[in-house]
Amino acid sequence: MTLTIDGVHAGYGGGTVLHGVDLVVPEGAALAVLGMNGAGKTTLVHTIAGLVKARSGSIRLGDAELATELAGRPAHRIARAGVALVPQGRRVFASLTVAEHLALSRRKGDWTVPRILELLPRLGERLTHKGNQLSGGEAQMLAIARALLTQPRLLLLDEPCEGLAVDLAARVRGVVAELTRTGLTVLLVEQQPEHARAVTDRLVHLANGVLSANDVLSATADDGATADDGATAAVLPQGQPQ
Ligand SMILES: Nc1ncnc2c1ncn2[C@@H]1O[C@H](COP(=O)(O)OP(=O)(O)OP(=O)(O)O)[C@@H](O)[C@H]1O
Repeated sequence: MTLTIDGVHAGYGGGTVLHGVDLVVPEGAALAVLGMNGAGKTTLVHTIAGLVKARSGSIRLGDAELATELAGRPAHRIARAGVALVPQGRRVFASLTVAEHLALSRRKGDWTVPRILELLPRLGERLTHKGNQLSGGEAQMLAIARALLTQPRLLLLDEPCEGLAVDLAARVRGVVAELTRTGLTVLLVEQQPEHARAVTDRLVHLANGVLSANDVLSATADDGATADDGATAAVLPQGQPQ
């Protein structure tokens, strides 16, 4: 489902972190939001998921007049509308087994446990292991599995490769890239442009709570890749400086 964000402001207490974010992720596309520590990436995905309240602006899921307004709804209703978050740091339960995590997250739909285990076979070998017995990569796979079992229409991933060894990070990127080919709409938050590029060529940059495509385009040109990224233009709504 298409995600359309218009003029979203959000923050904590007296401080504002997101200063009027506009963004479109077309149905079935993957978009990566890049940014340094503290840029507001987590705040953005938490605002979409309803964990941080949007102070103004609109966050719509779906197409045109059929879209559902998410801003202002509580997190559980946003989840029910089809938004799943794979949080930074995984957040799996230490005392629950992999099988228990999967059973707790499961809702009826296309993503069944056998399909998940086909995508993430390592989890199948760890079904009786508890959360605190998993490696970082296994815990990340479990966090992704849990999100998929809620049958999302929009998947939010907050730095899924953070803290993983190079080979595990590559495996996680491969899984996310595979997910983008299933037609799921994906919003990925990343610090490392090369991690993001392994998944999608739609990249935007968040700095001090403001989104732009400019930095990414010039960074892309600098490292020799093509800067002719029509996809980037497509994700920033008309009127956004390019
Ligand atoms: N719960 C909170 N209460 C107050 N301020 C917060 C809270 N969470 C984040 N912030 C502040 O909001 C700003 C943006 O933080 P956020 O976590 O969204 O950035 P980020 O881009 O995800 O960074 P990182 O890559 O380090 O996770 C930072 O200045 C941070 O200190």
